[in-house]
Amino acid sequence: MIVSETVKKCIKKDIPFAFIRLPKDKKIYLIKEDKNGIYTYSFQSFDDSKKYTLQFSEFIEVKDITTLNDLIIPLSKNENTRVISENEYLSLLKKTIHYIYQKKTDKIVISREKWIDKDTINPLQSFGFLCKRYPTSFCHISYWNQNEIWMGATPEILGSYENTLFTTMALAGTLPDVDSIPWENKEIEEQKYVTDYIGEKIKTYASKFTINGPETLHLGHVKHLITYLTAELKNSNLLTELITSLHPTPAVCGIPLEKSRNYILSNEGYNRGFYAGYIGLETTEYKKYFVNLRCAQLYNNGALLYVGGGITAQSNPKKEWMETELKAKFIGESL
Ligand SMILES: C=C(O[C@H]1C=CC=C(C(=O)O)[C@@H]1O)C(=O)O
Repeated sequence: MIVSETVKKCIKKDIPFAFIRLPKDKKIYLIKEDKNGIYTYSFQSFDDSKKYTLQFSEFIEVKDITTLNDLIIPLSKNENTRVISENEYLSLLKKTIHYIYQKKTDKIVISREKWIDKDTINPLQSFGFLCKRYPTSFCHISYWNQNEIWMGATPEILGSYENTLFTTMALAGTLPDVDSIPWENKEIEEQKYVTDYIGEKIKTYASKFTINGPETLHLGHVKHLITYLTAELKNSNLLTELITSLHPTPAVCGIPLEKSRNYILSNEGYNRGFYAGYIGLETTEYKKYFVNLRCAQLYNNGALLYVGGGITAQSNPKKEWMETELKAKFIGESL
């Protein structure tokens, strides 16, 4: 009761709120803006030009999300639903592979928007589906204002800090999640770039540094290679600097960083906004940051999904297109 009343009030006054579920946790919480709160929940855009922050004072537990299926979250209309076509995307991928061949970069992550027409979206029902389907992901539905409602189930942690221990992961390389398709050089190399890059960054800020992996992370539609990195921070004040220096990792941008970022911003042809940016959850006990992947913006005429993949000299454009189609199923199937 308290949950639905709180949400209704927030919607009426256009106050930001979010439903969140941490990885490997069963509990779903509602958090809502309270200017006196000392905890924060935030979205930072890919290009660092935009940030939304919600201060909150409590985690309101949602015992059974299905009881909220009738709670209406009003969605606005997306008037601009034109997105890149398959052929246009294949051309962009070919151009990118050519650019990489000229030895200007090792890897660039290319992405696109995918529009799904649907006028019957029930955000909380979809969020409930994501929480069940992806127990190891960070699932959220984040209401920033009537025109910006994001939903996602991201498997990627940018950084987590608790009891002086900093943990992160190098997540990259994607294949359909079936045993008969083995990891090949392309994925192994693509993921190693990320591990090496993150490892080097952490070393500057930490001691007692350990690396475990890579191993396979199974997510149903796709599997990824994942390496876990753990370290003691030299000083807790360094956390913000470390997170800022880690973003964007080569899992969402590329190597070398600046060339890849410039290439993305001038060639992708759309604004990533908060996709491939990061979501922060900061409390007095811990601070966690998630890369905003497998996400979408919700509207009353459909959903705008964001999907991408790492391109290297060994990439096959058609396979890369198929990979983004598979990634689109994360959100697509929940609608
Ligand atoms: C950029 C995305 O995924 C990243 C995370 C895991 C695997 C990836 C890959 O195989 O390309 C990407 O680096 C996305 O899901 O939109």
